[in-house]
Amino acid sequence: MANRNVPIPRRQLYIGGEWREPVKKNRIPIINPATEEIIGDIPAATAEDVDIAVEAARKAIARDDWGSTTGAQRAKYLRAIAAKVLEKKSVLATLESLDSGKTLFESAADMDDVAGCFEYYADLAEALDSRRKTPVNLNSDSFKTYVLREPLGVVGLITPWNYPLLMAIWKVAPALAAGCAAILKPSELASITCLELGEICREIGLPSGALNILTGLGPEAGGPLASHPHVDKISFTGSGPTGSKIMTAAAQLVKPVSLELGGKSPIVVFDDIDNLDIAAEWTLFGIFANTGQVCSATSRLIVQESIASAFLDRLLKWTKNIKISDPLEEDCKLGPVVSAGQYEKVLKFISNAKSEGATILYGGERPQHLKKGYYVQPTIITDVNTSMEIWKEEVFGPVLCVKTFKTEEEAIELANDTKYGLAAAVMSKDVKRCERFTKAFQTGIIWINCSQPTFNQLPWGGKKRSGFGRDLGEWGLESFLNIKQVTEYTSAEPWAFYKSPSRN
Ligand SMILES: NC(=O)C1=CN([C@@H]2O[C@H](COP(=O)(O)OP(=O)(O)OC[C@H]3O[C@@H](n4cnc5c(N)ncnc54)[C@H](O)[C@@H]3O)[C@@H](O)[C@H]2O)C=CC1
Ligand SMILES: NCCCC(=O)O
Ligand code: NA
Repeated sequence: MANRNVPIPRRQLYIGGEWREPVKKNRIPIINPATEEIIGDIPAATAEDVDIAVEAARKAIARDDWGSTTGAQRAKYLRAIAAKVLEKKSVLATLESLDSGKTLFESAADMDDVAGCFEYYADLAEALDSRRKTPVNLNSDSFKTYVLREPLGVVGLITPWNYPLLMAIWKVAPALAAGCAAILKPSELASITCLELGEICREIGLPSGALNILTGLGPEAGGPLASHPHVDKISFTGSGPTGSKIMTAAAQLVKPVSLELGGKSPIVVFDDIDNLDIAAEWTLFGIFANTGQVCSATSRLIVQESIASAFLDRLLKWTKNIKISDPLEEDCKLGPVVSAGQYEKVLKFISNAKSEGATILYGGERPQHLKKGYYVQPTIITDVNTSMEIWKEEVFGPVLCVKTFKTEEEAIELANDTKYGLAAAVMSKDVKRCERFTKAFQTGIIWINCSQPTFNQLPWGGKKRSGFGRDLGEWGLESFLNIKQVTEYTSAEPWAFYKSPSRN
């Protein structure tokens, strides 16, 4: 067991390079979902603090030490942050697990990914210097033109609790690489590691105001950020209803938004797979990793009828083998869900599925050996039809629903039978069939013979009700840049559109 006595730092808001008490001095308790205990508290920002942070960010952009930096200079800051994250990895990972219930193994992997993401965008920041100014050849003697890539300005980053630091960094790293000044508003359910990022920025000497971190409640801290007239963009990851509110607020000011809003992603398993165990493990990973609290979780298994019984049998054997325990315990592979609210919500989805006539093939309850904490057994639900809530709605917990199919056409129809469009997976050894599914899936992310592997280089985002815009890759950087065209008249001749008064 890792050291659960890691002290929880008592931080303030991180604004303008300093720790600053919220104007209204309110704080929000931190709850460890594995024990249900209060283990500390975080500051609760309100509109007054948002104003101060926006002002600090605007000043950073106006100052040469941030606003006039080259990409190469910003890359040095990003690499210094990455190095500090790795230096503090063990403590950060433990804090992440204590706060969110994430298994220590996954928290540690997240910290590696956080550092890797900063490193990746450091490379892109350096490369931006040579792309900052791109000449455009018009084949004209009269005009010289070029395109500038500039930082978009002050950006608001509103992020969720499922990967508390990693989801923040998917936005913070490209925003800083682009040269924006950012205000990060993490989820009130898990903010500890995002506040520790403030300490890291202070330690490495990131110019003040380049990154500001405001913890607090959604409507009180995130709301004023989304509607602030001096915030140039909002990048959001979280639930559909909140995304919709943010877009509505931003629309009043024609403020650009990017929204990453989760899904109900399918995994389609064909009977030509060579190895049931390999497919079973990917199916498990697709829904039970991070206790199913993953926006791209493949929560609908669509399996070919001819192997359904054998495949479910194998899936059950793998599922029974998952160690469910305190997330800090060695080999824990399934921790609690993040909060009491999420626990109630997941159990309600399961009981609704039962009342609608579905069968709980496995799980569906609290594990008997865990008396405290927000634990839900890994759950597999069969006898599902397409009008049921469990087929249609995002659970955001360890709950897999299963349907069978006979033909490829039927599988495609079932896979796309959702309002969401984030991710989809297909398992088959038929290359042509996988190509057909790649084309047919109405999503932004396709996995072939796997589910969930995620890489910094690749765009992340969806279509339909899963939102729009892309995190990660070069697309993540572009989303924080303003594209400015510059057109210069280089001819010595008059323009001669109007009649010249000197010729009268
Ligand atoms: N797609 C994803 O990655 C995620 C999906 N979810 C889904 O959403 C459900 C609800 O979870 P929540 O934590 O309540 O998600 P949420 O979408 O309300 O929270 C995400 C972020 O938005 C902020 N926020 C909330 N209301 C806001 C407002 N009016 N204006 C500006 N910012 C606001 C929150 O403080 C948090 O930082 C979950 O049960 C799950 O189904 C939750 C987290 C992540
Ligand atoms: N593997 C990262 C998933 C990110 C997300 O839930 O948005
Ligand atoms: Na928490």
